[in-house]
Amino acid sequence: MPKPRFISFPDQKTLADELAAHFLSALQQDLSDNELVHVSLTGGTMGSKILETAGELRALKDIDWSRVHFWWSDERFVPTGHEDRNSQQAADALLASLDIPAENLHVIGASDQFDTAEKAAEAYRQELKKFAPTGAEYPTFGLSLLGMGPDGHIASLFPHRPEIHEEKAITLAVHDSPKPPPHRVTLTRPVICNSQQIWFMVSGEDKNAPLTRVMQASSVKDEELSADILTETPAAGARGLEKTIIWADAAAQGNLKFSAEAR
Ligand SMILES: O=C1O[C@H](COP(=O)(O)O)[C@@H](O)[C@H](O)[C@H]1O
Repeated sequence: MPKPRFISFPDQKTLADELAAHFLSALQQDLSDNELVHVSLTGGTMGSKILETAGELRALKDIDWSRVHFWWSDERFVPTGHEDRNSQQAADALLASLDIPAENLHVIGASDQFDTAEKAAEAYRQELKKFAPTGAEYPTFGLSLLGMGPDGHIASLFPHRPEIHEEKAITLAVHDSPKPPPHRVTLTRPVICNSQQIWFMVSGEDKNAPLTRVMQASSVKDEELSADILTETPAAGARGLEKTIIWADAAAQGNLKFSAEAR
């Protein structure tokens, strides 16, 4: 896997505008090469912002949404329709307005549908399996959008917890999450990393500390990413098969030096 690249933008709006446009053109490109495209979405501030911004672009109408499948790298285990649900935020920001078949939205089960987060995690695992290539357990995502918490978490893989080190399970239930709500379901790191491209959307001063650690870890080869690095900064462990791009605004970048690079 190639090492992550870092690209900066002057402010959050420019980041959202450019990333939303890149998101739609990456989808177009993927659809011209593949019959179906699997996209993994995230929650959090930028997760919704990008989708909302994409919703205003004309290129939206050029996409054949019937060939796009949306998944989530994590979900908050609260009732259907709850404002904390990542899938609800994505629906409000964009998905509800798209002409996309309901069966293309692979929403992680809610607390009014399953007694426990473990059962929702198992149902999600089975859903992933249905869309996996022969012999595999889950699909390859063309693109995974990821946010990063101020503590360096991605999806519901939090620092100093066992979940980030999980190598076998495909989905996990998470309890006592350090960030509310406490009960969640998450993909594990190997599944997240099974993405052609991973894009991090990083905005705000509070992301400077984890971004610094992700940058420090970016020179470490995949096979040398230590348990210490992962436990301190789970985001450092998310690397795509073809590309990992960290798109950050100036507030998140702070004094970090990114090499000048064309977008
Ligand atoms: O709880 C979560 O947080 C992260 C990041 O959120 P942000 O608001 O700090 O950008 C998000 O990526 C994840 O999917 C979500 O469940």
